[in-house]
Amino acid sequence: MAQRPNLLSHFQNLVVESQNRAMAQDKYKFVFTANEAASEGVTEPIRLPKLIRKAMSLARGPISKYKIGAVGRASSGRVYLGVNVEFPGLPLHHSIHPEQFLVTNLALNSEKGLRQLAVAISNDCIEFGVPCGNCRQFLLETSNEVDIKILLKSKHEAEGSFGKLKLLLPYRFSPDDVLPKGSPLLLEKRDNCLILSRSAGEICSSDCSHLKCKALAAANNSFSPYTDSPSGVALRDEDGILYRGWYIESVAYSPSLGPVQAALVDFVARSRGKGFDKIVEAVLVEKNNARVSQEATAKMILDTIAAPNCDFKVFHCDVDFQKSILVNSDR
Ligand SMILES: O=c1ccn([C@H]2C[C@H](O)[C@@H](CO)O2)c(=O)[nH]1
Ligand SMILES: [Zn+2]
Repeated sequence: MAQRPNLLSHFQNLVVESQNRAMAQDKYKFVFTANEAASEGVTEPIRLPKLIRKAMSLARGPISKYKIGAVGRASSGRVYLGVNVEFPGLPLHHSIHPEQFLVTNLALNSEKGLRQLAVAISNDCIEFGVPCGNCRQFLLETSNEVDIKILLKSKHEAEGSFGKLKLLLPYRFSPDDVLPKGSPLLLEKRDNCLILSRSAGEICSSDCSHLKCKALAAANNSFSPYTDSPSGVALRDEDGILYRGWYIESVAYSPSLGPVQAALVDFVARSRGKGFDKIVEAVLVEKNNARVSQEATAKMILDTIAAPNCDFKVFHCDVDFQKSILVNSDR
């Protein structure tokens, strides 16, 4: 008989432990299926704020101490979180805003469009806001930007309402002003038809875990229609987990997001709270003599934030013209 309470409490401890583990796993979640979002209270777009506290808790703002979160619903019905990310030791323009984070994560997850977006800052209470000018401009690059709706909600309103992005940026310099009609925009399928240059050594044909192959695959998704300088970055952390991201350009140039930042979006979204100093290996793939080269900036960022002995390599790529003719004739 004396054993029983012990057994019971042992069992209870196991249950509590596994519940805690599940909660800890949830804590770092950046992507929710429609069902998962509904179980968090996001049963319809106007309820996106139900996930805003979670988003803000994941912010990485060691310089400003600001915790800014974004919650967005993609056209697939999945719900994504975005956060502000700051890098101590680096110039401030390398920081990532939550809306940029969110759109980059949509691209990394092959989403086709953003539908609704809520943004908030945590002061004493939660205050909903709207994307800054830079992010409004960045959002214009997505293929369905005319469908994007932003939550407009003052402190005194219980629910608020959605307003179109066009309402926030009525006089715009948009991709349509520069790109030929029908050019694929951000979040549309792309293949830059890049292959590693001969100097990059052995090239794998199947899916492998070489960082250079991951970075090449990333560069093939890169959105660089204004300068034709696609690039991709792959990272490895000390536990061997890989992350990748690609350069995303803006027609207004300065809102563009570099390939290291894009890979860091993947890192923040999937590393379960690890610090950037856990990154031990990095590869950048870009064109030789690219009009916009990322090499010096990538090295500078990684030298500042990654593990002190982080190995950084650059491989060059070229366009596979035969493939490019095939891909473009399909369009
Ligand atoms: O509209 C804004 C203004 C600021 N920030 C972030 C950037 C930085 O991390 C911190 C301080 O500006 O807040 C945003 O995300 N959106
Ligand atoms: Zn912004």
